[in-house]
Amino acid sequence: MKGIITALITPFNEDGTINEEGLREVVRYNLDVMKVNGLYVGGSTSESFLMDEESKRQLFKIVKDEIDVDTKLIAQIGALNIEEAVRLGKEAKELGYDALSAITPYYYKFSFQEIKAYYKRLTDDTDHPMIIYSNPAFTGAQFSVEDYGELLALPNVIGVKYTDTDLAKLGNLKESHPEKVFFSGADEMLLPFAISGADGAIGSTYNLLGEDARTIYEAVQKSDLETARRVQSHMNKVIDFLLEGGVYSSIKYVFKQKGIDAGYMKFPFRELTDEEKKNADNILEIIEK
Ligand SMILES: CC(=O)N[C@@H]([C@@H](O)[C@H](O)[C@H](O)CO)[C@@H](O)CC(=O)C(=O)O
Repeated sequence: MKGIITALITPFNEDGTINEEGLREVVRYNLDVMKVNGLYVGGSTSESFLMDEESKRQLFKIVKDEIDVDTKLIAQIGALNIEEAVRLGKEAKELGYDALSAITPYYYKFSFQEIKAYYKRLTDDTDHPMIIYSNPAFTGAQFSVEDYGELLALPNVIGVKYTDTDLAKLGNLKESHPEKVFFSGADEMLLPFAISGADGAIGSTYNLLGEDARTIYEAVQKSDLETARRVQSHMNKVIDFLLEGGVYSSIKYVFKQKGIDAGYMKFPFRELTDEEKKNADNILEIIEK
């Protein structure tokens, strides 16, 4: 499991239910236009931490049903409630998802041993490949190389979605665990991540910039750093604009500009203001440059 994996957005209706038609269009765009190597479903970008269990189940089903090309599917089933996470993990496995992923349990300041016990139970009960979703900035859970080593030693754990900026640690991890996969979680830093040994990247902006991301990743594999630097610089200009109004709502707005109904945000996330929409109008132009 390598390469560029889009963290899929979830189009919602105004009442907070999933906009199925819009979701299918967004999946198609990722498969047919961005041609990414995989989809990461139910992560931060999917706004899944705002969704109830039934909606997450529906999300996994619709995305899987829309897949008709060879692409990797990862279901982010992490939830504070372990029983819910296990139920969703078993169902995603049944649906044919290639791997599961789970955010480190958050809000309460869990010890490392408690976090390890969480993944041990989740991976034992689901018995399916698991990618640890590590996002220290959002969860407060920070791991040493040794801590990561203990998590990676758990049966079924195949790798880490490394949403951290410590590239020295990433390089150290890849060197100590060459058989595991490590994915970049910061799209702005895809180039340095790829150089530091990341096996690929999982990110929100790949919904719109997946082609650029593939160019960067493939250029690094061929040591063509000139191309990689040029394209990363272009990508980051677009990402700066996307971040202005909020990356998820900006992505949905740009999709709408392309004629794809990417729906609403999930409450309490707000929609773009008129001012932010005006700024976002530049994005389409820059993307297509
Ligand atoms: C917090 C967040 O959304 N981070 C994004 C990045 O792709 C991020 O949006 C991007 O680097 C722009 O800052 C991903 O790491 C999140 C992700 O992959 C997910 O949806 O789970």
